[in-house]
Amino acid sequence: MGISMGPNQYGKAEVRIVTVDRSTPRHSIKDLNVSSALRGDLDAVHLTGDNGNCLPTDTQKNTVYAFAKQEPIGEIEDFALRLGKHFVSTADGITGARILIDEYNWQRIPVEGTGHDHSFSRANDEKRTTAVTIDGDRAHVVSGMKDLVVLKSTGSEFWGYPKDQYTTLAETNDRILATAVTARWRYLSTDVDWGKSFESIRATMLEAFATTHSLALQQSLYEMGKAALEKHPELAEVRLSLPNKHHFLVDLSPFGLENDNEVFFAADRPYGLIEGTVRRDDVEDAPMAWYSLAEF
Ligand SMILES: O=c1[nH]c(=O)c2[nH]c(=O)[nH]c2[nH]1
Repeated sequence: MGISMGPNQYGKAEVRIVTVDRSTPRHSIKDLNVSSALRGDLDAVHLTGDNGNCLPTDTQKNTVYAFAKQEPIGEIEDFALRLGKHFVSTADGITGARILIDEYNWQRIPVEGTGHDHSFSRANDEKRTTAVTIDGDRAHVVSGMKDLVVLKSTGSEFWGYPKDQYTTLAETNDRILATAVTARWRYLSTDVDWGKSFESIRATMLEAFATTHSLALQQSLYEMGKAALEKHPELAEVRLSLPNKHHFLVDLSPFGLENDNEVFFAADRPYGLIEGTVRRDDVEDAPMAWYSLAEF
């Protein structure tokens, strides 16, 4: 029975880096979580511990810091592309790289109506994300967002589902629909205005969430992905992961009170988890694995 080394990658996970642009008194900051992973001719390090092709993860971390100093970070996609291309060109035997970046959402603190020059607040948990894959001389970009929490106080129903001996859920034609949107979209090329594309896709998906009269969170998922694809020819597909943040009607009858869809208990777990891909029929499947090996 033969045994061999299967797919592998290695790198530095979660390099937390904050940069301050001090070129004017009106500072701007970037707050990122960067993970790199390299692939290539790495059989020897696994089979015999020969580190000849193994660019240390410590060097990968240092490269993130040095690159941040040498040139403005810019859009996370551009920073990830620069890093990935560098790793593939700097070390013999490294032929591929995967750079993941999450960007935290800082905003200026308003003071007397305008944003302060050097004071910021982190508005919420929302993150902008990118996953860049370098495969030889090809580059692929999958960007997205994580943990964008949204809620509709009406315009959501759920009924008509199969019932068996374990069903207790009551059908409803008016419920709260809430979720934390995690979305990833795959670009067809790297010739993209990343910031503009991100803002528009985000706004488009939010608008679809708001305006879809939802008969199921699954339907909202599809409408959100479809709206993004219709408006953005630069996208091949959109993947969404939507936890159903259940809001249960509180029984106020013990107190002789009616509850006309006004008082809810917000449960944090368990939650439904609705996930899916919305794609264009006329494009090929992703030419690379989308995520780190640990995901999916
Ligand atoms: O939008 C929903 N989709 C489901 O699949 C589901 N299942 C459930 O219990 N509630 C809901 N809501």
